[in-house]
Amino acid sequence: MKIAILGAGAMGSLYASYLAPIHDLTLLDSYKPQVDKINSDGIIKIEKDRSEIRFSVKAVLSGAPIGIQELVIVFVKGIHTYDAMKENMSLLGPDTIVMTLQNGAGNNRDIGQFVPKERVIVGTSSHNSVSMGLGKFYHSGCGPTNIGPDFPCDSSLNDVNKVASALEQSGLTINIMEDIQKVLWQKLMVNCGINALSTLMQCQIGEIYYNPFLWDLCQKIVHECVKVAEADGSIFDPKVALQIVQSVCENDAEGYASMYQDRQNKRITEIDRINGVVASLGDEYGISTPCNHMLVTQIHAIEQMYFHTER
Ligand SMILES: NC(=O)C1=CN([C@@H]2O[C@H](COP(=O)(O)OP(=O)(O)OC[C@H]3O[C@@H](n4cnc5c(N)ncnc54)[C@H](OP(=O)(O)O)[C@@H]3O)[C@@H](O)[C@H]2O)C=CC1
Ligand SMILES: CC(C)(CO)C(=O)C(=O)O
Repeated sequence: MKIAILGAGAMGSLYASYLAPIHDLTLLDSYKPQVDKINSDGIIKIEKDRSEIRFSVKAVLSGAPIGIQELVIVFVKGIHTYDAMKENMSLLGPDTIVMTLQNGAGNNRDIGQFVPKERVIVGTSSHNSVSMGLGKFYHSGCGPTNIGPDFPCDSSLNDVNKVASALEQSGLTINIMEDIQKVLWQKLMVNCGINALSTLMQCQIGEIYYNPFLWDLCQKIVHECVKVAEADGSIFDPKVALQIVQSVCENDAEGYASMYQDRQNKRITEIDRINGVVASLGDEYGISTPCNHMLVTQIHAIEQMYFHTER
């Protein structure tokens, strides 16, 4: 399959390491040194047992005219989705499928401005990947990729099956989900509970569960999410929601959340699309979400500090 991945960061490179050996794959990124390094040295994946594997992958600058693709996978941060799609419209033909496995809410809407909604696949990735510098990443957590149509209809279900089998051929575990919207809510809760807290504490993902003070806070955050999800039409048992967060903490214990990696690299985070979405939906539905509101403010305060040195 002819596949392009937008964003050659931690996750784009991880999925490229699976897909490039089997498919005609190109990575597109906006950072030239990253593109050059991948073209000269390939991408290097470090596994949990510290073994290193090198993969040859083609990379080009975002916007390069590499022709119409059968599948475009979006792996830029949510705040860059619209721009990445706009820059790369030349990859989109009448049958191109666009898939987002990004975290946070709103990516499908941004993508839907460039592609009919029947051709958009949404989903979640249970992998965790930590960037270790140009062209190198640590694969700190492994798990299934859950996908489903953004707008269920016969043609979109065919597309989902086609993409699932192409990804499975590459060794990825794919679950086609009937209720993908519920899965997206569940992943949002995981990100709400883990990402901002571990960014504030500058800690590994496992610490959120192993440290009783952080786990207490995490439970409060997730309980707020469960109430907002319920008002939004997705019902979760709070115990089950927390068990899922706990299992992510255990599975990715030695990894770092993508938001913490943003803090380390002084990049604007996805906070408004994660805890920010729960806080504003809570306001809309009249549900109090003080923990999620507080996290949004604290992360924005950290972002402000990137640009200060001394006063
Ligand atoms: N890391 C993880 O473990 C997980 C991450 N996710 C989600 O996956 C998505 C990607 O995360 P992650 O890989 O960690 O992020 P990274 O920041 O590591 O990678 C994103 C890449 O996209 C590049 N980029 C920015 N703008 C454009 C553009 N217009 N065109 C092409 N490339 C662009 C960035 O370049 P530059 O650095 O120059 O901005 C960067 O190299 C996020 O939504 C995240 O929440 C989901 C599950 C796990
Ligand atoms: C669930 C978690 C924390 C694990 O990768 C994640 O999705 C992220 O890092 O953004």
